[in-house]
Amino acid sequence: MTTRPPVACSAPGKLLVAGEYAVLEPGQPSIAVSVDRFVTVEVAPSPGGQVVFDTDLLPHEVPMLRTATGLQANRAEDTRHHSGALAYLISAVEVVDQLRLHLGQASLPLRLTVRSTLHERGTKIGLGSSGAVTVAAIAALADYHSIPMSPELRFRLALLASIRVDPKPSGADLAASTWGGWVLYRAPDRDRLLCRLSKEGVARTLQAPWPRLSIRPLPPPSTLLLYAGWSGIPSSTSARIGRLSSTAWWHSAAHNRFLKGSARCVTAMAEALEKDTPSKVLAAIRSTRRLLAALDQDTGLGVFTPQLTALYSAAEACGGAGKPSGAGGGDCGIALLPKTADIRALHTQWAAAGVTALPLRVTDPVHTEHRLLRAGPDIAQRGSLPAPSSQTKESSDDRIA
Ligand SMILES: Nc1ncnc2c1ncn2[C@@H]1O[C@H](COP(=O)(O)OP(=O)(O)O)[C@@H](O)[C@H]1O
Ligand SMILES: C[C@@](O)(CCOP(=O)(O)OP(=O)(O)O)CC(=O)O
Repeated sequence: MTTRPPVACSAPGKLLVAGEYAVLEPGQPSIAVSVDRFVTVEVAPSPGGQVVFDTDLLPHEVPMLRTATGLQANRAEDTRHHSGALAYLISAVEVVDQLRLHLGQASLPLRLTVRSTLHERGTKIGLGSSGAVTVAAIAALADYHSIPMSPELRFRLALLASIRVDPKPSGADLAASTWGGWVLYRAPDRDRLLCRLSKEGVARTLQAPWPRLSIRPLPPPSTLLLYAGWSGIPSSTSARIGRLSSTAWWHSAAHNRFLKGSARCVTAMAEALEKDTPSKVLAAIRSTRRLLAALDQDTGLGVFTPQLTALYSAAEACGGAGKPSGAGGGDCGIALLPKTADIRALHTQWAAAGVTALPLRVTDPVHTEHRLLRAGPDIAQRGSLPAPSSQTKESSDDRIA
């Protein structure tokens, strides 16, 4: 049996700067950034011929067997991990297995070891751990099987693995974790992808057009710094999206107005970043926050908690702007402040309101790329899997990096 040297890949967590909830709609813009907390996945040979998972989310290893329908736990008590702690890892192994079969490669016994710094004292903080673990696992598995991939193919594979677990999330976290830095992201239609995936399989779905998907790197602001604060309360994004999509608001004209307003804020922010106009970046953060507050009022979703309100008020008092990052209701928020601002004052006000300042920095795109994968020829050059068609140009200036 072939054994290969272990491969380890890391992917960063993310914060959502603008466009949350609206980005769930295919083609709606959002801005996300990657941060310097990582999930690392090591793929190594497994002596027993099985697929063994060792993650810091579980106190013990979980061995699984490959079957015709996918991975199956050896022990009955481990089956619950399929929809819990191991859901994204299992899905990543299964989609890479399908691709490997398409490429005519034999199956390899695997051991996946996962270590993460995206939790705070064991609690989820909303830095996109599911996205980072999926991106890191796909990168490590592809590398281990010597399937070289462009960032776009890696992203696509990670999104397929992710929607098999839950098609609701937009994939903005996967885009930030894959490209790193500041990223302007528009999602494809995940329900359609899931449908195609079940009919046509991984390889064909990877190569098909993915309308509305668009990813574009943005320059960081040169005179503003991004800070993150943790509300101390974990929040389930999936549950919140589920609640929102079952409200009357979701099917109303107000939803359409929200989408238009959000697109205006995100576009204004992207333009302000590209022109490096800090006052306009801050103004766009404030407009995004007001839009979220209106959504909260219209739907009773509970986006703004007392901690998240205090977080942005302190940012304003210190000469910047702030907002919740992502779905809200807990997790974390962001503040953008001029480099000259008094950060100690911000942290003092946050501490008084029960907000924990997270010592994070935005990672830059090159750093992420180096951590993720060694350079190699695109999988398309191997002749067996053409590059994805370049339908992703929504407008003349949108492109996949
Ligand atoms: N260290 C890890 N090892 C394995 N899976 C992980 C790890 N961290 C996160 N995950 C996966 O992501 C899920 C959490 O996703 P989610 O609740 O959306 O949190 P987040 O907001 O951080 O993405 C976990 O149940 C697990 O399936
Ligand atoms: C609501 C959203 O648009 C943004 C959610 O961002 P979060 O940061 O809340 O996500 P998690 O990483 O799962 O905590 C949903 C989405 O885009 O999928």
